[in-house]
Amino acid sequence: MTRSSVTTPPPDAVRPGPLPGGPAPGSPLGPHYSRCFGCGDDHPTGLHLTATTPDGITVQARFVVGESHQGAPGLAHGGVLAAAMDEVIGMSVWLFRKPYVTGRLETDYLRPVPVGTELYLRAWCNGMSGRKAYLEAEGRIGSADGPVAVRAAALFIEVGMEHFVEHGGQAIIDEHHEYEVNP
Ligand SMILES: CCCCC/C=C\C/C=C\C/C=C\C/C=C\CCCC(=O)SCCNC(=O)CCNC(=O)[C@H](O)C(C)(C)COP(=O)(O)OP(=O)(O)OC[C@H]1O[C@@H](n2cnc3c(N)ncnc32)[C@H](O)[C@@H]1OP(=O)(O)O
Repeated sequence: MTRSSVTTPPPDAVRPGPLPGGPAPGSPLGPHYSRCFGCGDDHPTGLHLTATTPDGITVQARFVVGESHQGAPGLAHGGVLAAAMDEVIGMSVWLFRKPYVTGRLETDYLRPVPVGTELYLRAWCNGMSGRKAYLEAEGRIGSADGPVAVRAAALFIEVGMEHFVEHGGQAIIDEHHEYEVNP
């Protein structure tokens, strides 16, 4: 992965372990928001990405590239593939049960991805330091050990839950009763 210093963990970064009470290894991870472009069941043309965690610290996910995900004819749009990387990385940092947003996302495109391809994604955390999380993901064609089509590295920044209410409205809170914004 070609990456900048911004997405490279500093020497003091700590790689997190599984969270006590977090999702059990092997358990499916549901959508974080029903109308999310990446994972929402109610999004008409979204990725409808489905995911599990094999170990409580990484995420494995899949989606099928559809007609509405094209850029060049018959091929996935690069921005859609970046969105898939963003989504699976977001799912992986949520395993640690603190809200984060993407600060920077870097993407390498290695192979074209035709419509109809099942893309197998994996994301993991390389380290955390203060509010910053350094994460990585890859997407493989056709199977979990298929050829790598996309790689990504990201810097995510921890925010308060009020970030989503202040900038996006109440909808996220309605779907996340585990949080109270004004306890
Ligand atoms: C989206 C999820 C919503 C749901 C949340 C609810 C529950 C969660 C449940 C499930 C989640 C599961 C899955 C999620 C799946 C997908 C997630 C997709 C994620 C996204 O798609 S999310 C949308 C795109 N994203 C944004 O919409 C961010 C816009 N942005 C901002 O809102 C601010 O910009 C913010 C908050 C980032 C920082 O603002 P701030 O004022 O809090 O802090 P500040 O600026 O001081 O930055 C602190 C330190 O980070 C460094 N830093 C910041 N940004 C940097 C950058 N770009 N490059 C290099 N360094 C950067 C500074 O340099 C400083 O570093 P230092 O401390 O060393 O000085």
